[in-house]
Amino acid sequence: MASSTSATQVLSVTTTALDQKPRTCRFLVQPRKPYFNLSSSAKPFSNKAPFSLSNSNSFPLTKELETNNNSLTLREICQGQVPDHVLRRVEEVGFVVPTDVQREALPVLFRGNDCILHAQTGSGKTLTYLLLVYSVINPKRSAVQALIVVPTRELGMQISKVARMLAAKPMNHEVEQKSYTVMALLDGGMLRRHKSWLKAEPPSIVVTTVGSVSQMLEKQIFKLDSMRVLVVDEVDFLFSSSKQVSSLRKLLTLYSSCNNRQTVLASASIPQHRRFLHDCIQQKWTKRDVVYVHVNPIKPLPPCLLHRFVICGRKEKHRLLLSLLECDLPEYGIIFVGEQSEKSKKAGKAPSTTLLIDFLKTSYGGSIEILLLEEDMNFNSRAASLSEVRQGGGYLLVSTDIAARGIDLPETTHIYNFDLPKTAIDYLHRAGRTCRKPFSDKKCTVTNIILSEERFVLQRYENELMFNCVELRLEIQC
Ligand SMILES: Nc1ncnc2c1ncn2[C@@H]1O[C@H](COP(=O)(O)OP(=O)(O)OP(=O)(O)O)[C@@H](O)[C@H]1O
Repeated sequence: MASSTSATQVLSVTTTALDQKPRTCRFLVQPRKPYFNLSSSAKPFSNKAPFSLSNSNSFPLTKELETNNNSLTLREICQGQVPDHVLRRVEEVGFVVPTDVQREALPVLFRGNDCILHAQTGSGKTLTYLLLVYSVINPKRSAVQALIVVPTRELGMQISKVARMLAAKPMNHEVEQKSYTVMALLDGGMLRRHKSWLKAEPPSIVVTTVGSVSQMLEKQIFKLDSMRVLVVDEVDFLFSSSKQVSSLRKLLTLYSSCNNRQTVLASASIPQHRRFLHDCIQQKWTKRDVVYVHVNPIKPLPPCLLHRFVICGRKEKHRLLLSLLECDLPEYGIIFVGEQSEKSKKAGKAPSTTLLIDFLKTSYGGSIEILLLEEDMNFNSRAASLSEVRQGGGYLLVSTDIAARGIDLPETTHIYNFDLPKTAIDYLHRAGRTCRKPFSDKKCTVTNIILSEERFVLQRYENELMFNCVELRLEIQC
């Protein structure tokens, strides 16, 4: 049961889980003054580049973006660039009106500019760069013409699926069309089989992880010469990953010597973007005419998100989460848990994910589907978890940050940060697993379960990402 007063909202729930003693938890939602004024000059990310681009460069770094195409449909923006059968597929799956990033970036991309795509989570960056890919590749050429680099196998599978879906024959399509082939060359895949495939009949599009593509390049199984487009998705994540950064740099440098190249670097977060842009040009990872498309810079998070927090003691976290779940009754929710530390692994302790999932399964007694996704699972179990989640019918997914980047589960309405993310950027990507229906204003929530000493950390995230978090005060009545 939930009720509200004008100043303070009260959420109540009666729970009988675990100890079987009925108890009522009341969450008092306390409005608080925002920490900042959106109209102030506050910027989402630090711009502390050690130089100013306009002073130190003569490069034409930014271009006037088209402003007169506000009422155009996706078809009108793509007409004459993207093959008609792809546009028909785009419409068949329901993409008719462009999102902001599509409206702003597609004309720039179709002109052949390199592009840094910086737009909110769930804003449709994938379709943006895939439409570019379909505008430049030629299915009659037997060569890899587009490479899409991603940080995880899961994201790679998802993007391959969208790329294949767009390449499929539209309904009632009479003209015989040579089809585009899409290869998912991902960690944990059958590299030997991919090797033969790449040699015998190169696919037009390869979606890959950095490690897998580096192996293929080292063994000279395929070359970059024939490639028209290189997309790096979640580019800031890859640059901050100690395991992947050097291979990514090598790939970008190798591609920089190719003729007829176009590079797209995408993410919902590009910290210190001026410096990043400068580095890209200096290192020749992009051409000098690169355009930085930054959509909605004053709102780094989706506006239909409601942020809440509850303070509790370390030992109360499990029970508190259960009370919140029983109060919210989320049909589709993700619970983010911090990764187990090396120290805890060495001590032979069970990871928090396992403890939490066991607790929830016992509490719910099998009445709802609770799934797990974490790095330590093998690739098949990870794929099985995600495909079960995608089958619909409601889920609670307990996950580490592996699900925080790029994963598109559009039905998700509730995020619970059982452990606070380590950085504001991690917060942004976790929160961005909700609000993924571009034209819906359905409210979604992010709830942070924090210890009192973590309050200032959350406040820092609020300031950095310009959102306001309301406190839920818990009253347990036995
Ligand atoms: N023009 C459109 N109309 C309706 N839905 C769209 C449109 N473009 C994309 N979408 C949908 O929006 C959702 C989010 O898109 P996408 O996964 O590309 O987001 P993103 O910008 O890459 O987010 P993230 O930064 O989290 O990876 C997807 O479910 C996609 O199908």
